[in-house]
Amino acid sequence: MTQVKICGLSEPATLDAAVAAGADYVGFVFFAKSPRNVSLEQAAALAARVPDRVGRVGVFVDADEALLGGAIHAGRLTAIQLHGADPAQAAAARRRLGIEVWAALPVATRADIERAGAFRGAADRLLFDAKAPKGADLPGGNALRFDWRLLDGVAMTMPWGLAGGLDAGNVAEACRATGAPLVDVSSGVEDAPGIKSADRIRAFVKAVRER
Ligand SMILES: O=C(O)c1ccccc1NCC(=O)[C@H](O)[C@H](O)COP(=O)(O)O
Repeated sequence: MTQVKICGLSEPATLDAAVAAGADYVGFVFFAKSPRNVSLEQAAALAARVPDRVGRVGVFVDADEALLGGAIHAGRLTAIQLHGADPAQAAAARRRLGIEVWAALPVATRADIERAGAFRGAADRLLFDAKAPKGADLPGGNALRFDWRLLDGVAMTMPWGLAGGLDAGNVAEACRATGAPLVDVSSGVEDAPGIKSADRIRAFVKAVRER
């Protein structure tokens, strides 16, 4: 069964909607520039509402160890998702923090996909995500998709997931086209940047489950 991660949750009502809809993972963003940013206090309050069967993924951009450690504790995180990290940084974080590490791999060209092999043994999961345009404020959460055909014929040697511009209208096609074992969405379940919609979350999970 395709797993679903609903990312960038920051309000109890929409977090509860994601859990009730059957999300496998919920994501909390710890990046001050993001409209989805949560404080450690918010993360703790949100995480307390999440049953153990649902994974809790913290999203970070060039975070220092103090933030990573504080967030892992406060958010009862089961994994950290690193944006901008190279394989050595991912491996070091995994070794030092003893937590599952997801490495976000920004994709625009086939050459980007070819960087995947370097993360084998360094991260626990790769998340293929659309590369942000130059000068964008955020490395992820931009409602952009990449050309899924870039994944054609790529032999995946580690757990992975697909992100970038997914929504209830295109996620079934994305799953068919790529065979992704996990799909990750943020903007596609929002009414506006940072404002999650319970209806859109339910529609997204339903589209994945009923495809
Ligand atoms: O969502 C953010 O604000 C964010 C900020 C900084 C780094 C990563 C961020 N999001 C990462 C995610 O996991 C998103 O779910 C993923 O990029 C897909 O986003 P979207 O295209 O908006 O569905």
